[in-house]
Amino acid sequence: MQVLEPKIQTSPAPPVLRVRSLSKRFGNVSAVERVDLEVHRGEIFGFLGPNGAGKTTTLGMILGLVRPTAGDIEVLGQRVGSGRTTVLRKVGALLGAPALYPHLSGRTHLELLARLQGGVSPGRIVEVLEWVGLSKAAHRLAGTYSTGMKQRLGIAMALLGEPELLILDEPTSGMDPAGMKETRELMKSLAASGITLIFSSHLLHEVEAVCDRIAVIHRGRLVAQGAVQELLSKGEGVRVKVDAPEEAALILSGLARRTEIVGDYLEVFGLDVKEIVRQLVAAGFVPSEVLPLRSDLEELFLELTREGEGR
Ligand SMILES: Nc1ncnc2c1ncn2[C@@H]1O[C@H](COP(=O)(O)OP(=O)(O)OP(=O)(O)O)[C@@H](O)[C@H]1O
Repeated sequence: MQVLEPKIQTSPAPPVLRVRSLSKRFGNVSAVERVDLEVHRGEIFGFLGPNGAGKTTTLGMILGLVRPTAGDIEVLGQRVGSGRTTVLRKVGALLGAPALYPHLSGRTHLELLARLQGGVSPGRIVEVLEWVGLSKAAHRLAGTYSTGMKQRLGIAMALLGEPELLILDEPTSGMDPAGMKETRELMKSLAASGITLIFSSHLLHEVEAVCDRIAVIHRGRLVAQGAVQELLSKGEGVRVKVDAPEEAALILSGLARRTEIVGDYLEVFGLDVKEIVRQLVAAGFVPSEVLPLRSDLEELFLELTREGEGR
């Protein structure tokens, strides 16, 4: 006799954030146009776009600070924007530079905020200070902090309520390279502890360094979304200058995934650069130039930022 096992229906956890067809108009300006986003638990999600692309407006709508013209937002499975949105208590955020009192210490900022928020254990203050690397500087006045330290205090304040999702708008803005690196390391350690992170940036290399997935926004519209490696690896190849590119292409045709002649150049995809050079030289073609080709994402982003410069 066949025994039928009862099927246990386990519905997958809802995404931490789901945004559908989100739009915002300010008078005649269409700041955000039908943007869709999906962010999963434990991810570091980068929101990339040149200045004025619509990043801050989108993050503001997610946080219930800006009223959308149209569209739906769900945070941890609950709709944002309809009545009291208790789910936003599980979201920590830092938009822009933190508003600090220069004559109060880092610790006092956290103590005052803890009193305002309520329900924060004294141990939590020690914990968040430790996390952001401000334990030793906790008693110093915030006015004496560097830009990076101020930002880290802002992040500590956003972490006080034990958020499941942390949203940071341009967290490395105005920092020197060392501060940027520290902030990136902090974001990685927060994600490793289970917090989902969304942050915006106008720097491709920054999102590339820390994100699992990214969305690229330009003039209010989403132009790309996906896993960073997927977006970066598309079109990965090498451009080689040789005297007879058509003949050189024949040498590599069985080895490379694809070859293409572009003007005087031969573009080779899916073959290691050393192997390309080795094969060409062995066949008597000595390349006078060998250049890595930019990924589609880099091309796209350079195009967007070049356009952005003129705005
Ligand atoms: N309150 C507002 N009133 C009118 N227009 C606005 C308002 N807020 C934003 N905008 C416009 O909406 C567009 C998107 O701005 P937003 O600040 O969201 O972009 P961003 O990608 O965050 O850029 P940045 O990195 O420069 O902050 C811009 O054209 C901006 O001028």
